[in-house]
Amino acid sequence: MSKKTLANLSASDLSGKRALVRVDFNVPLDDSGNITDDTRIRAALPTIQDLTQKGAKVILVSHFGRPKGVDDKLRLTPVAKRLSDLLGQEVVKTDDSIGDDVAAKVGALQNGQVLLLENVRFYKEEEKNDPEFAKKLAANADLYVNDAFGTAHRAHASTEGVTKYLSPSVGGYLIEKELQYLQSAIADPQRPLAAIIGGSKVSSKIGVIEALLEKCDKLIIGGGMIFTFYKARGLNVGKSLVEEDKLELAKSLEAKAKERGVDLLLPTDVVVADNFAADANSQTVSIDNIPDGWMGLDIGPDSIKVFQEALADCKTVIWNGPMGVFEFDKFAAGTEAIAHTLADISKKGAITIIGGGDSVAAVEKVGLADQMSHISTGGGASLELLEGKELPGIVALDEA
Ligand SMILES: Nc1ncnc2c1ncn2[C@@H]1O[C@H](COP(=O)(O)OP(=O)(O)OP(=O)(O)O)[C@@H](O)[C@H]1O
Ligand SMILES: O=C(O)[C@H](O)COP(=O)(O)O
Repeated sequence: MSKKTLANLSASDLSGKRALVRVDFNVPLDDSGNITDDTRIRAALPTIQDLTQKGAKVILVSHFGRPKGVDDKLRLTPVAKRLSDLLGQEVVKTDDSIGDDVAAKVGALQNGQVLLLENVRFYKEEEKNDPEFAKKLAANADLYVNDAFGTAHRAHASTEGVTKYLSPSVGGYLIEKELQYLQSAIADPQRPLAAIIGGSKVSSKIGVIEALLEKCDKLIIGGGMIFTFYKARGLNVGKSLVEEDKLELAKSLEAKAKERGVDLLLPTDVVVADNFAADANSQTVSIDNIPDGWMGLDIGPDSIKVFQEALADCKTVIWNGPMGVFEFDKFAAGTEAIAHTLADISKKGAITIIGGGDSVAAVEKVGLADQMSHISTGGGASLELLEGKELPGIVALDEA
């Protein structure tokens, strides 16, 4: 990236220095408060370990959920425990993110020690990007590292405001890797480049489809949004999800693909259900044969074959959004088949990028996560990046 990164800082820049490190430890918890997926914590380890090895005093700051004021259920205590297990060293945890107690605990840190501040969103000033609050966060540190890719699309005090008070302000290794895949690999791709876009609604993916249409050779569309395209073509879609106010948009996206010579592939058959339920009755029909009263919940076997053939020669593939209602096993086959196809082409050297959100959950569910080139830790942030938007948490960093 054109921004300064941690790789640009040597041990002499870091030894004995207090580094404020923004991480995204917004991880899912079960009803008993146990962490169900620690991917985001693991993803921050290279940055944390590089800093500790170079003798920095590491002060981690993260949000957790969307609290309105202090909320005991959204304290970062379980995260500190998991991080400590992963690092194999004690992580000092504070009960606040600013103030005298924090200053005392930071003051007591030895080189190479790690401290985790309490959930920064307990202060409303965080999301307001309040300059006084940013100044207080910065007061305990000498330099700033942003490695919170999942929150880089937010202009908050700990992601953006704080850079005005700390120098240098650099990106961490996770941010660097996310940009390498979600930006560089697509800006200058090894071709053919395919984009696979799924999920429920076309309205939430307009920006990303339009941006990718400018770059890709093949655009594969699945998920609930296909029915808006079909209805726009005049097909009967039964009770399937349709956005009536996006019919013209669907037509214009198809026209744009044609104009740009992009091969736009929609499913040829679908699995329809008699209601939206895991145990619904189902049947596979061609797309011009959807019965009244039934709804499409997955792509069919013929579509899977067509998509697999289209992907076979691709050198770069970016995937965002499931092909069907993969949360129900009966309607997960399309999404799982795409995950397997990407794992196969990955083995043959293709770059496969999973752009956040539910497709990440789908790839993890089938145990293929480690076979992809890159799995983004950002949902909203990865979509905004793919749409070509600038992320405030990255814009604010020092130029390289
Ligand atoms: N045919 C369909 N009908 C209705 N819902 C569908 C259909 N296909 C997929 N979905 C639903 O779409 C949802 C995912 O859509 P969304 O647009 O949120 O995707 P995403 O971008 O991967 O996720 P996120 O919003 O977390 O980034 C899933 O919960 C899935 O069940
Ligand atoms: O989970 C996420 O997408 C990030 O942590 C950002 O969280 P937010 O949408 O609450 O800002």
